Amino acid sequence: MSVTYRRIVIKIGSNVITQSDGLPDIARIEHLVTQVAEIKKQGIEVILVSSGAVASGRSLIKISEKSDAVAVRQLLASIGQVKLINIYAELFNKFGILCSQVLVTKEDFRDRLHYLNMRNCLTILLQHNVIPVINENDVVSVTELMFTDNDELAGLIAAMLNADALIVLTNVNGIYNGDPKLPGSSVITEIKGGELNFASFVSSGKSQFGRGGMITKSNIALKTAQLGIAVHIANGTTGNILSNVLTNKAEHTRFVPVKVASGKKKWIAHSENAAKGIVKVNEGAKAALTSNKASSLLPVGITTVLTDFKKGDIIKILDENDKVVGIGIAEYGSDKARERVGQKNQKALIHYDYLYLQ
Ligand SMILES: Nc1ncnc2c1ncn2[C@@H]1O[C@H](COP(=O)(O)OP(=O)(O)O)[C@@H](O)[C@H]1O
Ligand SMILES: N[C@@H](CCC(=O)OP(=O)(O)O)C(=O)O
Repeated sequence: MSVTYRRIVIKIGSNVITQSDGLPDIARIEHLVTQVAEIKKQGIEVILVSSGAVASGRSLIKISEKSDAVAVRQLLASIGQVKLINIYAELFNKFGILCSQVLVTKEDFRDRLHYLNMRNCLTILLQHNVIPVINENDVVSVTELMFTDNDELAGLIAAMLNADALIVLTNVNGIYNGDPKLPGSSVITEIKGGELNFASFVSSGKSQFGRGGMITKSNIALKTAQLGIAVHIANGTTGNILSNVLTNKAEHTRFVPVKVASGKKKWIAHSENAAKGIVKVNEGAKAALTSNKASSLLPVGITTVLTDFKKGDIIKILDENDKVVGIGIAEYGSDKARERVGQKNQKALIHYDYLYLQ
């Protein structure tokens, strides 16, 4: 195997490890665990993000059709996660590898304190040669505050841990330029930058047990690649897929990593939902921010301060058409920002080092 990665996040979709009758596909999980053990033997750190709790719970219990959908998700995830993690633990044990269960909610990433706490937790697991098996905690997550799906969570983890690559295993060979089931469609093998409008050829449909679908996967992959992390979307139902992706022998979609962003920028990139403030900028400011030159956001280009915020808060920058241009950390509060709107020679509201552009 010829790999140059030192740290990889591998996301395994529900469909990859669930049989059509809903039972966990133990043979497939075993095959994936065997490959992960092989990768780890080469000194590469691996973090798993595994879906499958709800699907695995479904195989264990009969539920009345009248039950509330959210409560059913909680029930299935609660019993299914036990089964899932036991399968992983038993299989990794055969290779003398310890794995651990890390269940998270979006709230665990809501501010820098929580973010760093989570990073410390994963770092100590890696330092002790443990393979973290991460999943969203569907049991206690509040529906409105959940990740779109585990692809979003995996992108966040890859950015947080400065991974070299994120491998997303799903049940198709990658992103197709049309419906994967139609004969004329083929896999797009390489995607660079934001050149494609995914919604024009990726349908919003999901596979049998999936949550987010391929559009979320594509958008997360793009965002992650923009942070300097290579993303591979590949078919986890095919043999030796991990080894074949790493040696570029398997047909799949690779998002070329664009640039290496600082740790702080990576956190900001995933903090849009935590944004407290919103400011609007004019076309000139937008052009300066999105040019190739590193530019900070200066008051001269700000037209309106739409909401209140304090120094250190995450704020969103909108263009004249209300499209998000970027996110960053405010150098001062909204009161001062309002006083300085449109003025020249004023201190930047967001310094370039704390600015993430969309
Ligand atoms: N253009 C496309 N290329 C690839 N897959 C697509 C495309 N459009 C829709 N899909 C669907 O997206 C599904 C994968 O997404 P999802 O159901 O979220 O999987 P997972 O459970 O692995 O997260 C595929 O099974 C496929 O049917
Ligand atoms: N946390 C859920 C996974 C939801 C999810 O994102 O699923 P998928 O689209 O298959 O990655 C579970 O374990 O069932």
